[in-house]
Amino acid sequence: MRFAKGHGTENDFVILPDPDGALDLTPAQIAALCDRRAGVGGDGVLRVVRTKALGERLSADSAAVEACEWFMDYRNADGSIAEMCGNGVRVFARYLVRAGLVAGDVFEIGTRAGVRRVTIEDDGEITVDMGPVRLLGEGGAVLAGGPVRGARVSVGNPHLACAVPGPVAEVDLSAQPELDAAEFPEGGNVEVYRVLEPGTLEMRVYERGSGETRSCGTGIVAAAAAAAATPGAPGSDVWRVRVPGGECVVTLEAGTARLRGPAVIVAEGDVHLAE
Ligand SMILES: N[C@@H](CCC[C@H](N)C(=O)O)C(=O)O
Repeated sequence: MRFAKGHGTENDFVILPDPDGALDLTPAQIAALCDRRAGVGGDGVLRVVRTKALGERLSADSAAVEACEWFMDYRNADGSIAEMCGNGVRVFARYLVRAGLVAGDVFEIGTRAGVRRVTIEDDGEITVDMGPVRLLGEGGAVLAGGPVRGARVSVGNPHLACAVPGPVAEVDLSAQPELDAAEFPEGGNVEVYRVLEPGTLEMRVYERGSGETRSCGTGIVAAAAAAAATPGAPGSDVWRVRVPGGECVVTLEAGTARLRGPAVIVAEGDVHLAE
């Protein structure tokens, strides 16, 4: 079957065009595609499917999502389903444009977290209206044996954004963080971030279902929202967020956010799906 490979700040995805919803992918097939040695390799899969062919009951804004022609069916590298992917939706948008599946520079994409409006900027970067960003209070995790506290943030999917005192490069993210099941019944993504100067922060992330990745768009938004809401911290509505794979810009606005960053298609070809 045809595939493409793309990334947004090195958060990378296998893109599967499936306009008519013919694919019924198992978690094992997703994991095989994302395997970096035996497969194409990726942090997740973006299935490009017409919303009307999705065949799935949607919870968020279902009427609005159903009005979108294209739906981003996002899966983590372990095959689990996630509501939203901020880097993925930019890469998805880039794929739609490149494949001639959308017209114009502004269009909407359906996701499990609701409709996401994307804008192709003049410089080629892509801005996504990320929808509601909800600060849900404090939460905790155990990271490499040590407790950390942070802000629980929903960006359609669940995050724990933890400010750390030193360089994020020094944080041990080699093991899956342990989250409190009462605070994160569906699991979650854990970000560690440090404000470098007002409006600029650095961040690393351990993603639910994918492990440590080089970037996470929803995590970038969560970290910016947590930093902006920290009492006594230099407030800013616009945040440059540096991650191992590059940089994105978040604009916070009345409980929502816009995320701007690059999105690149690097390859197209044929792949055999595991049985
Ligand atoms: N990398 C993504 C987030 C993907 C989903 C996440 N792992 C989850 O399970 O919630 C992003 O760029 O936002």
